[in-house]
Amino acid sequence: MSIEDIILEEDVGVYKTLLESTRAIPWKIEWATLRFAYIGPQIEELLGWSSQSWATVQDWADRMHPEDRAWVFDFCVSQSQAGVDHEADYRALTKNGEYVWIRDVVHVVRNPDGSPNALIGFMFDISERKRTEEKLLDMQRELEELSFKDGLTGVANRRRFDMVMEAAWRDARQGRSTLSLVVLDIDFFKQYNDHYGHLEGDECLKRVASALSNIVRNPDDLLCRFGGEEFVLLLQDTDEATALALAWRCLDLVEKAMIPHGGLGPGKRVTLSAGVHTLIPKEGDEILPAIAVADRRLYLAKQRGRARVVAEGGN
Ligand SMILES: Nc1nc2c(ncn2[C@@H]2O[C@H](COP(=O)(O)OP(=O)(O)OP(=O)(O)O)[C@@H](O)[C@H]2O)c(=O)[nH]1
Repeated sequence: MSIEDIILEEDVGVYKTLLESTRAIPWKIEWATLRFAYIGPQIEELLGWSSQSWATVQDWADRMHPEDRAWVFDFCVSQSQAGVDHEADYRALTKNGEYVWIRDVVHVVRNPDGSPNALIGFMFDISERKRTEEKLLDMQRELEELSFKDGLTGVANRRRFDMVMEAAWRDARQGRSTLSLVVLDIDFFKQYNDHYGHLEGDECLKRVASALSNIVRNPDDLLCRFGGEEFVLLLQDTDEATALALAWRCLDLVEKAMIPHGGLGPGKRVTLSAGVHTLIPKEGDEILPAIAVADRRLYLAKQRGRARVVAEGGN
């Protein structure tokens, strides 16, 4: 017994009722004329256009978001010509001018010679799914951003520094351009914590980071919290004289923030010390030793009395 024997003439009405009571919207297009032979009446509830108003594939294309129209149309036509079942997600225009995300699932009915005879399919309203997907993407972007930020101060963290530094290092080596590193460290921060407590210490770190944020000149500059009470300023395409001036400006910005340091006595303020290293990376040079050079200069600045900058030659 074949399927045709089972589906009796009177069952057609039953199938029609079933098709028209699903949330998915059934449709059929004759390939020879590119006209709709049928579209479920549910389309009116979803988009506002009556089923009678869907005459040709042009109506379908016209009621698509302009950004989706060309690729969806070309994709569906080429897949149909090749006799391949396919699906496409696009924004369909509603009668009141809004857009609804649709997933159109298309089956190609073929002639015995393989050429397309008709297209039949279902349109699904996937707006809710798209909204969820967009929310997830937003959350993913937010998480990614957070993973590159220092949780306390909001400036870039070590992870971000490592990533940007590697790219900057490569660019500087290839382009033979100068790269400067400024390592900055809060003076007598242990006394600060001892005097005010760790929580106030955290507040101080935030204020220092906020003052330092004003130093960034362009997207190629990166200020990061390197760890503890140490910050690093990465300056691409920047010579030593400029880096030295910027390092002094960092110290100045923090002094101007006037953060009291009671641990050092009345009227004392939080200060920074800095070490600067400028170089053009050569083949075989490595990043960590370059940071260590800046670190050694920072140590010299501390030894010489703090609240100062040391660059090459000990100046
Ligand atoms: N509140 C707070 N303190 C921190 C944090 N990270 C590191 N520290 C403190 O920073 C202090 C650093 O102390 P030291 O390395 O001795 O340096 P210092 O007291 O600043 O002295 P100099 O650098 O020589 O001027 C330590 O007491 C750490 O506990 C943090 O996230 N929050």
